[in-house]
Amino acid sequence: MTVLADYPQVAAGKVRELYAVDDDLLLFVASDRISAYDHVLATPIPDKGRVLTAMSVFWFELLADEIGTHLVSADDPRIPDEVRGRALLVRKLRMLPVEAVARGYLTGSGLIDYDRTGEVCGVALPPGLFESSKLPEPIFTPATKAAIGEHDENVTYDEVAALLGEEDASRVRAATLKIYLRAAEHAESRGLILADTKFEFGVDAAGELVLADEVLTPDSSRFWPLEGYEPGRPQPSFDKQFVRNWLLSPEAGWDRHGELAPPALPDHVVEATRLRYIEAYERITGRAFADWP
Ligand SMILES: N#Cc1c(N)ncnc1-c1cnn(Cc2cccc(F)c2)c1
Repeated sequence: MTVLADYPQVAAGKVRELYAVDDDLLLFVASDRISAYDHVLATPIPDKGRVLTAMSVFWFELLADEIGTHLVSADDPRIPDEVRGRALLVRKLRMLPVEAVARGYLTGSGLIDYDRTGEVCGVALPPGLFESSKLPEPIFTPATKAAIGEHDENVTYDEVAALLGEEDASRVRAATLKIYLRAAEHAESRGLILADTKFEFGVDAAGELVLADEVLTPDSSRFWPLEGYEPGRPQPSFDKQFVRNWLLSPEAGWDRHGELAPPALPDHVVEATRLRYIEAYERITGRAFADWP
């Protein structure tokens, strides 16, 4: 029987880890950790890792007719029982060092760049847009991965071309926008706005562009409820709003701009958030989470 300790860890993020299974395969593990306001919270959300893994699998399957993916299996004897359901066996790729972001709406760092320059990542936008505006069409707004604890840096397409070469930059942009459109259309049909999302791509031994990492999860994307959408103000995060609201409430007694780590979450916030993740999965996929894996 394999245990996770059998596999050397090759990477660790705030809420996920990557292990080497053999020369060609990796184990992508999602934890129950949740981050908010750039902090990894002390309180895990039970089932978060399993829900987000199930969500990635759904999207990999839906997008398989658009692009190859690194997914090998979610149910394989090489996946240790202790992480089954929140771990994916994936094929090892030559990863492209760019965060491939698509935006259909203006918010976050894109809004900051737009307010300052009228552009996002060198893409000029019409005047008069504001918080949560829907963009005339989705845009490719890449970023370079920042060091741990830093924010990714928005870069222009030309900078991506200088980094990857013109061919890879061009096919990353095309794939990013094509997949975003397909996913946004599906999400909207389920009553959710996919405001933006971040993909990571690799290249396989045959030179094919392959969709990697996690895809279209609430950790890599901004999902907003379609009902109540109103440009001109920040939209509620479909999955993290209960956590954000509580952390900023007098009850939490926490200063998001201070030096202190956020306090532990109360049980009712944990459970409400767990249920939101499950609701997001079931709305997007039409599948019962109880059936996973
Ligand atoms: N996915 C994927 C992947 C692949 N299929 N082949 C080769 N490398 C990667 C790979 C390397 N780093 N990351 C980011 C990452 C993911 C998960 C946890 C972390 F800590 C960090 C992805």
